[in-house]
Amino acid sequence: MMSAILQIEGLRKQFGGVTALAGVDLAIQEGEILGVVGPNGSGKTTLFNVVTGVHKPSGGRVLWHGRDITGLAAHQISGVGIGHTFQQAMAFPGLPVIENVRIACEHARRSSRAYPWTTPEALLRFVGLSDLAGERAGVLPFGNLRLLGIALALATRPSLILLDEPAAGLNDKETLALVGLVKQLPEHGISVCVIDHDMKLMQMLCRRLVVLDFGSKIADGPIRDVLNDPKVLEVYLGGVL
Ligand SMILES: Nc1ncnc2c1ncn2[C@@H]1O[C@H](COP(=O)(O)OP(=O)(O)OP(=O)(O)O)[C@@H](O)[C@H]1O
Repeated sequence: MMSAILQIEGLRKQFGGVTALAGVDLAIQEGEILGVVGPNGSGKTTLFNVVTGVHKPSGGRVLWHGRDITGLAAHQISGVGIGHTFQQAMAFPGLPVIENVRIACEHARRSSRAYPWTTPEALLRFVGLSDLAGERAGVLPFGNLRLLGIALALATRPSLILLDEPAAGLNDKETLALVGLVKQLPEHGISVCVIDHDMKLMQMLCRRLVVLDFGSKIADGPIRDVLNDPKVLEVYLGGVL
């Protein structure tokens, strides 16, 4: 049976007069790949930023295995086992790829759980960047930089990873490689929540899909049902569906 690892209850975030999250309820189950979509400005990134401790919520709660982690600092959130990648790939551009991963590994949380990638080399092998280990991160093409971003996030030993538009800017071949990689994560005990605009990507990755619109959740269920939901069709009318 699946059980919720992350439970979000009535989450609100106000930026001055802008309501970015208007009271969102959301559960992420152990072992799943959950997709979150929504039009520009619907609150997807804010949701991640609040969960990962970048922003403090204006209201509501975030529970991790039942424990209240609302408003903890980013390093504490990372410490409980919630990792994430950024829309802009982040790395030390002047350092070799392998050094970037090594530095991230040094910040890995202590965890009693067996972890499949015990060295920086193993992480690079997993994301397919072994051949580029000695290159400076700053010279990597965009697609490879995204893969490095995933290696850096995995280095912290998360049991949930939040991916923010992981396929933005990737070509079809790179996207397929990314999908292949992400789909393996649950087998390694890592649940996934991915936000993106790209419905094709979501269809490849997820069984369950959540749709945000103006900071509210308007659909949540098996992807096929959600994509046929009249409320969702209305939001995307003439758009990507
Ligand atoms: N730091 C901030 N300060 C002020 N307003 C913000 C901030 N971050 C987000 N917002 C506002 O909150 C709302 C939700 O933005 P958010 O970036 O979460 O949406 P999104 O769904 O991720 O959009 P996109 O798909 O364009 O990335 C928008 O109206 C945005 O302008």
